[in-house]
Amino acid sequence: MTDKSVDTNDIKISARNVDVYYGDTHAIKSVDVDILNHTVTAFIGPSGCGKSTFLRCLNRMNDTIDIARTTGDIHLDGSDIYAKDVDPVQLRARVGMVFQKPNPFPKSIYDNVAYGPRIHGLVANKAELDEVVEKSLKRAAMWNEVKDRLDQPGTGLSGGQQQRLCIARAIATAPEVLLMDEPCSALDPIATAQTEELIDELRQDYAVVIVTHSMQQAARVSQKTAFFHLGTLVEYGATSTIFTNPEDERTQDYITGRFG
Ligand SMILES: Nc1ncnc2c1ncn2[C@@H]1O[C@H](COP(=O)(O)OP(=O)(O)OP(=O)(O)O)[C@@H](O)[C@H]1O
Repeated sequence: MTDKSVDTNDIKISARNVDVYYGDTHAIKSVDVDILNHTVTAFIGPSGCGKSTFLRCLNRMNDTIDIARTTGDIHLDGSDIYAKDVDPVQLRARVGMVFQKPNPFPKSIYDNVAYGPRIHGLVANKAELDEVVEKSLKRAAMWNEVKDRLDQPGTGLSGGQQQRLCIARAIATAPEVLLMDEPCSALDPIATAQTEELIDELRQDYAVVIVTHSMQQAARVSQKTAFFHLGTLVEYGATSTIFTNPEDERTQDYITGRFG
């Protein structure tokens, strides 16, 4: 017998019946989705459809927006991330985030990467911290570029290097999931290609979720795609299916450029 159902051991994050409101604006409407481990999941859809809002639910970044209210269930490895005893700061170490605009701290390259392990008490001494910094920069494919100038400001790097530094900073807390909100939109084509290559490598270790406006990028980097429209999740499935044989007319219209 062929069982084509999802292997539930591979579900990293499971969201059910998720709604998000900003005051009276109903931004996310009853979304159900499973985010798989070792998979890049792309969130696509027209501007304002709720991609970033839903992404921010997955590590409770919406908690930082006063008027935002989230309802429904989101489980990480089977545990409710909105439970009363969950510390959102600890959660964000497990579910890291990389933003649209590279945002290194005004600190040295070393201190940018060391920041998370230091505040979360993940290392016992300087030697261990050095090791984490080196490993994270290697994982973000930029160790060779910066190993001789770790004490220089992160803000002095090129845009593409800054974004990889931000990825290294997110990786340094040993996350399980990486959320990326249009991580290449401020990058030139070469830095974009390097970042996409890195995203593909990162899925060996993490579940990666990427919001992108570029359908070409979604097709290149993701294995799963979720198409959002007006706050609803219209269609979710294998990227190849969504782009070649979608079920819903709205998905078809979007991927063929009829709106958005
Ligand atoms: N901080 C906020 N306060 C109030 N409303 C917000 C806020 N952030 C988003 N919204 C609203 O929620 C809806 C979804 O926005 P969101 O940014 O999640 O969409 P998006 O699909 O990521 O858009 P884009 O592709 O343009 O970035 C929109 O109507 C937007 O105006």
